[in-house]
Amino acid sequence: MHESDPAVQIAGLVKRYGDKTAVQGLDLIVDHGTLTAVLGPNGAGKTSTIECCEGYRRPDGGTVRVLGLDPVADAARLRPRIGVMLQSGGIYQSVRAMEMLRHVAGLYANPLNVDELAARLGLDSCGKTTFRRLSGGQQQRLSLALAVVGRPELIFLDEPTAGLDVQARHATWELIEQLRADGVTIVLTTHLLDEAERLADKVAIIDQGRVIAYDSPQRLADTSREQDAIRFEAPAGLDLTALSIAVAPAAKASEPTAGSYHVTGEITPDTLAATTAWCASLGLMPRNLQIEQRSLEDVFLDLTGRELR
Ligand SMILES: Nc1ncnc2c1ncn2[C@@H]1O[C@H](COP(=O)(O)OP(=O)(O)OP(=O)(O)O)[C@@H](O)[C@H]1O
Repeated sequence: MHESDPAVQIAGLVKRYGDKTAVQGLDLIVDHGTLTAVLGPNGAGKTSTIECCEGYRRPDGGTVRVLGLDPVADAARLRPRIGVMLQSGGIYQSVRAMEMLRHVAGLYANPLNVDELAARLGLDSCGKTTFRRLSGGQQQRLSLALAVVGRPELIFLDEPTAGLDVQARHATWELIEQLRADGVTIVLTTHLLDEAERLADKVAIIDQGRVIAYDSPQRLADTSREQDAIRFEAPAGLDLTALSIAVAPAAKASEPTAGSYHVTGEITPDTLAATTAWCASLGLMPRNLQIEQRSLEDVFLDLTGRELR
């Protein structure tokens, strides 16, 4: 493969289970060294797509190339170069945690330091415990450690922090950020908007087996900027003329209910300054002034008509 080829290239992917079409013509390109969060409601086709990339499922249509290779036909060449964290399973239940981590590290030429990695993920205290007896959160952190210990070029993580407590979630995010800073390409699925917002260079929103939006979290949120608002309270019946002129044409001012003022539209620092300057010109202190910005969550709701979970 050429360095300029994308790390992951999915074109027209179709995956069916009986008469159920889980993925229907999905396209996605992931560049080297980036972190892509695949976000979507339950059953959107995220896991099916990732499993086709990992070579665990054979596509029913379309093409998937990972590091320039076919994940099914070239599995033997691809496996040593990628790290995979599955949602469940794939781990021997009766092997002790640290033994497993050391064993897997030993399969790679240049693994991460096992003790450091275990300490970082809070696994050092459960080294002698078998996988079966680890708590759900510990099993998950061990799965993550196994996925990254070989220093893969590309890592697939299926809901890496689902069900983790706040502390473990932050430790996981820091590890993922470190890998990303080291130049590793990462594709993760998540239901968590804050996870996508914090970690991702690009967010792919998947719904009903297709990618319906793919951009940086910031740019996705910006696409619906016109619905931002400044809200505040002041004495009822003020003359809005000066404020309307100051915020036009990108925004407009209104008093939808007596004493409650809204400036809606594209809210920029200038719009905010014009609003407070108008208050100052009337000698007023606005009460409960709030800026409401569209979040990734609003964008998601707009696009899919659904909550994430
Ligand atoms: N092995 C299977 N057999 C039959 N149907 C399946 C199988 N795996 C997935 N499906 C169905 O395919 C659809 C997509 O599932 P998939 O797990 O890819 O979605 P997802 O976006 O990862 O969902 P979740 O967020 O719930 O994990 C769902 O309707 C699911 O029920």
